[in-house]
Amino acid sequence: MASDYRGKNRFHFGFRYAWKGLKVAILTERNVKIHLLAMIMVIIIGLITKLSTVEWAILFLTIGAVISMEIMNTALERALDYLEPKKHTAIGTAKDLAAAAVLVTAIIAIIIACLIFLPKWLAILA
Ligand SMILES: Nc1ncnc2c1ncn2[C@@H]1O[C@H](COP(=O)(O)OP(=O)(O)OP(=O)(O)O)[C@@H](O)[C@H]1O
Repeated sequence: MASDYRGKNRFHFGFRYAWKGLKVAILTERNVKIHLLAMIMVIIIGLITKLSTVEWAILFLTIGAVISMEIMNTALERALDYLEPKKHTAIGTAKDLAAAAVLVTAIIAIIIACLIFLPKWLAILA
């Protein structure tokens, strides 16, 4: 019913659809599962390493960026598969570009993790 998505209910429905999307991403996308597992591992390592508030904030921003980018990539892939089920160069390039965005974010996340964790671990070892 179109009128459900109006006025006061708009926020409620927007959140419900977003939650539905999150469930689909977690249940059906292998890469999202891998990123969530990595997030749990990083949080455990962060707790052991005893990070500062700012370091936690940077880490969560980074994790959020990687997972969000992966979900956007999935959304694009699904839409493109629906719009053009056959092989097409433009579709391939669009998917490669979306995958590149995920890769760039993941590389930056690894660099940030190294910048946060390595000095602390080296200090423990020294
Ligand atoms: N319709 C298409 N036309 C041309 N090339 C495509 C098409 N679909 C996929 N490809 C190529 O295959 C690659 C993989 O696409 P696919 O949709 O299978 O994603 P994937 O790597 O399996 O993603 P994920 O593992 O995240 O689901 C794309 O990056 C693109 O290069």
